[in-house]
Amino acid sequence: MATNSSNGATKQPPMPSPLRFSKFFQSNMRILVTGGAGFIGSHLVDKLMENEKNEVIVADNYFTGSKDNLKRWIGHPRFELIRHDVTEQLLIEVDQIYHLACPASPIFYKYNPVKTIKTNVIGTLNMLGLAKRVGARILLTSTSEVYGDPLVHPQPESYWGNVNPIGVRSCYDEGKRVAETLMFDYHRQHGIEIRIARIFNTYGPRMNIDDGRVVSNFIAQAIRGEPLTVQVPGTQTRSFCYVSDMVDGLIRLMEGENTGPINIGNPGEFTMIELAENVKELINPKVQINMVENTPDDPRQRKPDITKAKELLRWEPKVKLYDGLPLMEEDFRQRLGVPKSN
Ligand SMILES: NC(=O)c1ccc[n+]([C@@H]2O[C@H](COP(=O)([O-])OP(=O)(O)OC[C@H]3O[C@@H](n4cnc5c(N)ncnc54)[C@H](O)[C@@H]3O)[C@@H](O)[C@H]2O)c1
Ligand SMILES: O=c1ccn([C@@H]2O[C@H](COP(=O)(O)OP(=O)(O)O[C@H]3OC[C@@H](O)[C@H](O)[C@H]3O)[C@@H](O)[C@H]2O)c(=O)[nH]1
Repeated sequence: MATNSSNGATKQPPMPSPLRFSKFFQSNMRILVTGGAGFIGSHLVDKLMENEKNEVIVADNYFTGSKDNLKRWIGHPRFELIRHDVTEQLLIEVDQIYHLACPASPIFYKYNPVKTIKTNVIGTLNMLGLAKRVGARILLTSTSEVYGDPLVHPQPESYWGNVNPIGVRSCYDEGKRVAETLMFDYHRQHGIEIRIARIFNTYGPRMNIDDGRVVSNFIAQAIRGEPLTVQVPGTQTRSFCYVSDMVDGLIRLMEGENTGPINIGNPGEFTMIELAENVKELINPKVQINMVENTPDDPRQRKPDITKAKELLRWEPKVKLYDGLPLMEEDFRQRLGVPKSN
C-alpha cells in the first residue's frame, strides 16, 4: 500500500519478488522438450512459450545444442532447463513430450556412432518409460533418413526404405528406425499416445555455424568469401524446409489425432549444385563453387510426399527456399560479425 512521507510525496511499495509469480503459477500443460537447446528444439520452445498456458521443460546434454539458443527464456517462471542425457532415466511429471534429443548433422552423429545408437534406442526407451509412468503423449522426431538411399521418389510414408544396416550412417538411420519401432510397440503394448514426425532437411537461423550440414556450410562459406564445397556428384537432391514451417507441422501433429508416421518437409527439390548457385547469387556472386569428395552412402535423391500432412494435419510449408535463405544469412552475418556490404 502506498504511504505518504513527511514531504507529501507518495512512497511506492517495494517490488514483489519475481518468485511470487512462479510460486502460484499453474500451467494447463507441462511440456518436456528433449534436445530443446538445439536448432529445431529451441525454435519449438519459442513457439510453445508463446502460449501462456504452457510450462516448458528442456532436457539437453548440450552435445550439439547450446544454452545460448534459450537465453531469452532462462529465468522465466514458465521455463526450466535441465542438463540431462536422455540415455539416463528422467523422473518428472509432464503432459506432453517432444522427443528431439539426438545429434542431427552427419558429422556429429558419426563422431561417436555408439553414443548415437544409445541416444536413439536407450534415450527413446527412457522417454517412452516416462510417458508410460505419467500418461503423457510423446512425439518422436524421426527422419527422412529412415528411407535410406530411396528407390521410390518422392517418398511416401508407406515406403519401407533402402537402408544399409552396416554403413557409417546406420547409427542414425537404423537408430531412428528402432526408435520408431519402440514407439509403436509401446503404443500397441501399453496404450501410450504416440506421434511420429519424419522430418526432411530443415534449415534456418540458429543452426550451428560449423554444423557441417549443407545449407549452413554454404551460407557460412559465402559470407566468409570461401569456395562453396559441393560434394560430388552434385546432382544429388534434397528438399529444404524452413524451421518455422517445421515447428508449425510438429505442433499440429502433436495436437492432432494421428499417430503418424507423417512426413514433414518442403517438397521443393534442388540438386546441391542448384543450392550452391542460389546461395552464390543471393549472398556473394564472387564466390567460387568447388567440387569436393563425398562421404559413403550419401542418399542420391530425397523429396517428401506430403499428401498425408496436407490431408490429416491441414499443413503445408509456406516459406520458399529463396525467401528462407536471406533470413538465415542475416542471423549468420550477425554471429560471424560480417555485415552486408552494399
Ligand atoms: N534438422 C534436420 O534437418 C532434421 C531432419 C530430420 C530429423 N531431424 C531430427 O530433429 C531433431 C532435432 O534436430 P536439430 O536439427 O535441431 O539438431 P541439433 O543437433 O541442433 O539438436 C539436437 C539436440 O539434442 C541434444 N542431444 C543430443 N544427444 C543428446 C542426449 N543423449 N541427451 C540429451 N540431449 C541430447 C543436443 O545437444 C541438441 O541440443 C533430431 O532428433 C533430429 O534427428 C532433424
Ligand atoms: O559442404 C557440404 C555438405 C554437404 N553436402 C551435400 O549436401 C547433401 C545434404 O547433406 P547434409 O549433411 O546437409 O544432410 P543429409 O541430407 O545428408 O542428412 C540430413 O538428413 C536429414 C536429417 O535426419 C539430418 O539433418 C541429416 O542427417 C548431401 O548430398 C551432401 O553430400 C555438400 O555438397 N557440401
